Amino acid sequence: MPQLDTSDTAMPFPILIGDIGGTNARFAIIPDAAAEQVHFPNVRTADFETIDDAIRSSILEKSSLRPRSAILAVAGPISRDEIPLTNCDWVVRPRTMIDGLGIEDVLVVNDFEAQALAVANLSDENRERLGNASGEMVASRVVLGPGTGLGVGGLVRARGSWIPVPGEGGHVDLGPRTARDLQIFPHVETIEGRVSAEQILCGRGIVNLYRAICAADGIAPIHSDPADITSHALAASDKIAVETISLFSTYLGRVAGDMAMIFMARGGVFLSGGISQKILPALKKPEFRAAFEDKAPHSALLATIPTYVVTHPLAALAGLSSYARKPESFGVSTDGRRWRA
Ligand SMILES: Nc1ncnc2c1ncn2[C@@H]1O[C@H](COP(=O)(O)OP(=O)(O)OP(=O)(O)O)[C@@H](O)[C@H]1O
Repeated sequence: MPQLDTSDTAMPFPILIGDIGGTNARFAIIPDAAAEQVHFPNVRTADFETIDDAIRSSILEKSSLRPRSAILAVAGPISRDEIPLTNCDWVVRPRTMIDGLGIEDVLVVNDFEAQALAVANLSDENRERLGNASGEMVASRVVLGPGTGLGVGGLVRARGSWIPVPGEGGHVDLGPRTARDLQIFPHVETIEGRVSAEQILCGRGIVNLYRAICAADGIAPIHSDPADITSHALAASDKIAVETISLFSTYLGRVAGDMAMIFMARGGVFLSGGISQKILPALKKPEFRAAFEDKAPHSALLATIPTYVVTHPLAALAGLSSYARKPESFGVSTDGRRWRA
């Protein structure tokens, strides 16, 4: 019978790593600590009833490598033996995986923890800098990812290692600051009366913000898809769309600056998630960085902290790979989320 195991011993190679999103799951196998990893085509979660079926048909039947262990990054909290995924029907059952797939050792982590692991070592070609602050301080970092929701992960530098901190930072309050904000915020759709950051800083949040601006100005909204709003904003072909993405950049900068202060992230703040890459030209305009630094009495501190958009196409997998190869460099907790045969 597979058991929960809190030990920090390295996982045995070959290691299957997986980033399980709502729509897509991405997998790779690392044959050993020094070898190149073997990538597999993206798996659409809707194409398979269970994650075990997907691993069996898309990985095990396509490779002669037999993974002895697996590290999986999933959206949502990991609190039990059955881990339901946010935004898809799969349930990760590590005990069943061990019994049915011949894997001896399974570790499940949060998707933003994996993103955080990735930014410990992200080369220049896998990131785009926003603003002028630069530097490679070996110091705490933060990742924020606007996508289907708003994910946040900290990466604390302590005792010579990198410690990922999964949290629910996307649900902090976001408040009005300027006269224009005060016109718009009463029209932002709330969650139980609250404007959390995720009410604005994600795909549906873009639409929420766009509608709030329309309501503030007494204009009928014409867009209902976030991609339409961003494309009109980037093409400067719709005034309200332009303001939506300008304010989105401001609010993202505001929350990113808050996270930088909370974690004292002198090592940098990294924007991941599908939306950051898609609106990169807008994030390079002054609004994001101005809001990031607008943090009296700590503006001078924030001005020294670099900010980046992560452009690595498989950042979470890269993070899992760094950890799998060199677990001793990271303080990843295994409490309640590592199962062994
Ligand atoms: N061009 C775009 N501009 C703004 N938002 C977009 C654009 N294209 C897609 N979106 C929105 O981005 C969100 C999806 O984000 P993302 O691509 O980061 O997926 P995800 O949350 O990481 O999920 P998965 O891991 O399953 O791909 C959706 O809300 C979608 O409507």
